[in-house]
Amino acid sequence: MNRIAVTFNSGSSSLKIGAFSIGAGDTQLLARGAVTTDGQTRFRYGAGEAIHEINLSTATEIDPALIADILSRLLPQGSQPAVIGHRIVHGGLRFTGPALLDSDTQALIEELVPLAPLHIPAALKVIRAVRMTCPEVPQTASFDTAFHTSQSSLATRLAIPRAMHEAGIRRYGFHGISYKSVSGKLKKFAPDLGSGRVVCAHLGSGASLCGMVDGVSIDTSMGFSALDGIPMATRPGSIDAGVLIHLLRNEFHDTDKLEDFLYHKCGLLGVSGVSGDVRVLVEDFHPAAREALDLFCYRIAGEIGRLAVSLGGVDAIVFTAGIGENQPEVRKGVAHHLAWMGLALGETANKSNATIISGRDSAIAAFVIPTDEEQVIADEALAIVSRHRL
Ligand SMILES: Nc1ncnc2c1ncn2[C@@H]1O[C@H](COP(=O)(O)OP(=O)(O)O)[C@@H](O)[C@H]1O
Ligand SMILES: CC(=O)OP(=O)(O)O
Ligand SMILES: [Mg+2]
Repeated sequence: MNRIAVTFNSGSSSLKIGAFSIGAGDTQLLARGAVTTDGQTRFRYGAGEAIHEINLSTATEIDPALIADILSRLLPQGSQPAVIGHRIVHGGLRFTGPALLDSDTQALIEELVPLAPLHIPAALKVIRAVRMTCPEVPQTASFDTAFHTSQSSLATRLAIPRAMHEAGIRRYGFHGISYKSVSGKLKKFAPDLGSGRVVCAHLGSGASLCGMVDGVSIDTSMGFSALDGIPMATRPGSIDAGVLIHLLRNEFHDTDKLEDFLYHKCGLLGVSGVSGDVRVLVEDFHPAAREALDLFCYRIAGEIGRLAVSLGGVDAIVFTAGIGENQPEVRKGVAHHLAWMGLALGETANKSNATIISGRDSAIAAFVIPTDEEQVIADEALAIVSRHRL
């Protein structure tokens, strides 16, 4: 029987799952699934034409029953995965690559919860539920931050006292699993550009940009936490520290309330007053919805300008993740602010989410490349179990 790797990607708006057959040194996709919650918790899964969607009875809780249900739907009857790999958003200073999830690793990850309070607890819930469901299956961790450990101290340093940097208060960067996936795909599709100066915009519920040279991370928009950088569905992105002092002193009087505000009430949702979901905003004619989208595009373009400085120019821009792959209006809005750089999108290509979306006369190439975080997590899981001979 096939040996199978299963992946869990705990994001801010979904839990994405992958099942891969393990070959000699690589993994091949068998099926994907995603648990999403918009009032009702749904599990959508399958491969090719055979996509199923069910409403889960277990409400929003990730528990062993839910994990067992998910595994039974994704795997051939009676089989168990050979390994289960997880996305962990923050690896702190400790994790510079994927790791086997033993009790020591898990304890170190638990210590990182304050650095990613929205994401790590969700991933830990899945890890614990998996351990209760199939305790003998090895689990591995792939870290979003690991991809950015190539960055210089100029890119990672905050302008605060040195001792704080040494203690770990510094810029880390996130969505590294996605950037690894997209830069690998670009190198295969367009090797010359893939080895050049590339800015990738990962635009999902959480969103960031990364400047790479030859697929190596040079600089990125997110820093110490997943709150930094561009506005997101419900997070503000970079915000004047004076605003935080003002809000803490005069509005919230409590760091937990301020944290909840910054992770859940700001960004596209806060500005529009309507929704944090771009699919809703593009259909809404309320001026505040328009303004939220305009601000999103303006800030993304501004970050591309900053990353152009970090890279000494830009050869290609790549859009990825839920919004980047599916929203022509956002890509058009970003390109509008970058016309001075010589970026010109082809209207038809952009509207149809084509792979190459730059026009013939564009000075900069532009692409839409779907991210495949699950494939990266599966490949890293396989590498770890091979290294540990499990
Ligand atoms: N088919 C689609 N068309 C337009 N926008 C989409 C589509 N799918 C997802 N999105 C947007 O992408 C966001 C989720 O992106 P995703 O990368 O899946 O996020 P995450 O991994 O953080 O859960 C949604 O909030 C929505 O705004
Ligand atoms: C780091 C981060 O923001 O992740 P996500 O996009 O899954 O929310
Ligand atoms: Mg994601």
